[in-house]
Amino acid sequence: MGITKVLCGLIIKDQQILICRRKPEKSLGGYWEFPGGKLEEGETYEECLARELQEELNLRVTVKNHFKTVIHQYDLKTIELISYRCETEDAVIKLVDHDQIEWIKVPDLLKWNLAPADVPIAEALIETYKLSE
Ligand SMILES: Nc1nc2c([nH]c(=O)n2[C@@H]2O[C@H](COP(=O)(O)OP(=O)(O)OP(=O)(O)O)[C@@H](O)[C@H]2O)c(=O)[nH]1
Repeated sequence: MGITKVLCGLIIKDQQILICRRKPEKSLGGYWEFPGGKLEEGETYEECLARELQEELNLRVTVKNHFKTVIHQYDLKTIELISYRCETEDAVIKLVDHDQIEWIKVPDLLKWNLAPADVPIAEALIETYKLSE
C-alpha cells in the first residue's frame, strides 16, 4: 500500500496553539491532533490545508511556511504528515470531525495524548519555541 499524504495546520494565536480531539468513532478516535486531512488529487498542499480547515472547523486561514514532515507507520497504513504554520483572524470554531478543541501553550503539547505521528512535530515545535524565547 502507498503512503497517504496528510496535511496539518499549526495554528498559533495569542501564543497558544490549537489542538483538536478526534471523535471516538473515527480512526485514532480520542487522540489529539493538529487539524487537517488528506491531500486530494490535483491540490497543492496549501489548497488542501485551507480546504480541510474550512470544512472541519469553519476556519479561514492563511497558510504560511512549511514546518516539518513526518513519515509514520501505523498498523494498517503509513502516512506522511506534512505540517504548515497557519494564521487566522477567526475566533469561532465549528466542530465537525472533532468533539473537543483546546488552545494550549506550546511547551505543554506533550502533556496531551497526541496521535503518534504528531509527536515528532510537537517536539520540534517545543525546541523552536525554546530558541525563540
Ligand atoms: N488531520 C490529521 N490527521 C492525522 C494527524 N495525525 C495523524 O496520524 N493523522 C491521521 O491521518 C489520517 C488523516 O485522515 P483524515 O483526518 O482525513 O481522517 P479520516 O477519518 O478520513 O481518515 P481514515 O481514512 O484514517 O479514517 C487519519 O488516519 C489520521 O488518524 C493530524 O495531526 N491531523
